[in-house]
Amino acid sequence: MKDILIATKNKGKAKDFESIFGPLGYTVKTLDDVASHLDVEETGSTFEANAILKAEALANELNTIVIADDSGLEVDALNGEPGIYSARYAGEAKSDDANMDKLLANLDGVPAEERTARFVCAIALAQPGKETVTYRGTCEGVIANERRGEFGFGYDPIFFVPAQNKMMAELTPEQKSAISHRGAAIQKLRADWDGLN
Ligand SMILES: O=c1nc[nH]c2c1ncn2[C@H]1C[C@H](O)[C@@H](COP(=O)(O)OP(=O)(O)OP(=O)(O)O)O1
Ligand SMILES: [Mg+2]
Repeated sequence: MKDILIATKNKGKAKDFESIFGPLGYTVKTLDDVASHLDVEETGSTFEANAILKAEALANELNTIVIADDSGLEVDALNGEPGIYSARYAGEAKSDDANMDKLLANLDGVPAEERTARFVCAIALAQPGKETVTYRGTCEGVIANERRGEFGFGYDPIFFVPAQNKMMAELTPEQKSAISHRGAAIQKLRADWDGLN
């Protein structure tokens, strides 16, 4: 089995990567498997900068090829918030439930046509001795008024995808990856990745 190393502690993200790389014969390994002590501060001001920080920290630690993902939700009515702060929107506890509650409260009274938003995913590919490369994918949607669906993670239960007429959390991992920000970024990554492996 070939391994693919993702510098993440987020199990939901790891599952998204598995839905694409698993069928290609890869085993997805994460920080918990290889370097659980490593804690990288996300001090960058863009998704790309934070993805690079995470990927390079682990690549340097293990001297091997590493991928990292920094992602989040941009809500138009909130001037693009929570953006790169999506994980810590409601505090350092990084609770998905608290984050969704805060977002719904901040959008209270905002009509459907003004609740447009997008998921953004930046993936960084770090290789020892080479320049780190990034890939970006986005997915357009609308923030719903309440949660629906059991799949996925993060803000998926309140992110309505008009193209599917479903909440993101109502899509199976395979359906989500076919239309998601992460799926789009991974497709761009794969053009390079396949040349390396
Ligand atoms: O497909 C998604 N479906 C729902 N929510 C999502 C998605 N993609 C990102 N998100 C949200 C979750 C989290 O609030 C933030 C990511 O923050 P981000 O720092 O990149 O990840 P994280 O701290 O959970 O894990 P880690 O940094 O170890 O990879 O955006
Ligand atoms: Mg993070």
